[in-house]
Amino acid sequence: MYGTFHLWGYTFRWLNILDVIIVAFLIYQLYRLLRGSIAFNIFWGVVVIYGAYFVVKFLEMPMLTNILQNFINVGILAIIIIFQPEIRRFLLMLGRRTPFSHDSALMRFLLSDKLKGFRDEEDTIRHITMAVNNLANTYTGALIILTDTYKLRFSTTTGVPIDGKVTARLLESIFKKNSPLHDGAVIIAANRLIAAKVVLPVSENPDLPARIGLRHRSAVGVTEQANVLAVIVSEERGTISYAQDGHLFQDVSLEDLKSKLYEVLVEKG
Ligand SMILES: Nc1ncnc2c1ncn2[C@@H]1O[C@H](COP(=O)(O)OP(=O)(O)OP(=O)(O)O)[C@@H](O)[C@H]1O
Repeated sequence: MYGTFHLWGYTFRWLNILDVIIVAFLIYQLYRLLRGSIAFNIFWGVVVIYGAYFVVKFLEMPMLTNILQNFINVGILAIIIIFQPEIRRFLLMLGRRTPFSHDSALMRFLLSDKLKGFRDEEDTIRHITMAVNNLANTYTGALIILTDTYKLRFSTTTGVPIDGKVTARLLESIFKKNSPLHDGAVIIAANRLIAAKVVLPVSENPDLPARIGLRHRSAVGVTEQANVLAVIVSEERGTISYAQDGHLFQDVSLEDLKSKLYEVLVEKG
């Protein structure tokens, strides 16, 4: 038959090979995503149950097959609930790799009229770096989230709407210790400071350094759930860090931060 080949007396279709490659790719992506998190142990638990199910089915042990089959049926629902943040990150990661994702070369080409002028982005970068430098020098804690969507879920449920031009003065006055808005995060989208005092989801990644507190953990947390950059100024140490894609980059220089902001706001703009 067309599209088939023979190996060790069996007939295979080329689509079977494709099937295996796609499944292997998805499992590898899942492994990369879960590596180092508590969910990784649960993932292994699920693999063991699936393995056991196929073994007892192969050995034709009806009762165990039945029990495991029922367990797996209910398990699918349990997995969706347990792995909800991971599934969200997984879909986000897959979405980013499609030709229509915002990061893709195709979309950058199609949106290339944006490259005509990045004056607003450059202004935003200048004001953010100026504010971050001053905040770090004065040991003033700050948390700034840069996103390209206004609909960041966390800003709509908590926080104080502002919708102002991003200026160093505004950022510094928000994070001043006696300001009523200094707690929580500021959200910047499309060169507008859209909200302050926003409460973010806190990361539960056990691999994060034990000494970091809630400011840094929530910066990582938001980047695990949304495609954003989180900039942190430590109140305790006066240092600058940023989080992206669930990873924390600590104690970066102002120059590093500036390049990262260019990468996120201009190059990927
Ligand atoms: N879920 C959250 N979302 C946004 N901001 C938060 C959240 N939890 C805490 N924060 C902010 O972090 C501050 C507390 O920071 P904490 O000292 O625990 O963290 P840290 O990472 O050690 O930071 P620092 O180095 O500045 O001390 C709070 O006052 C608040 O402004």
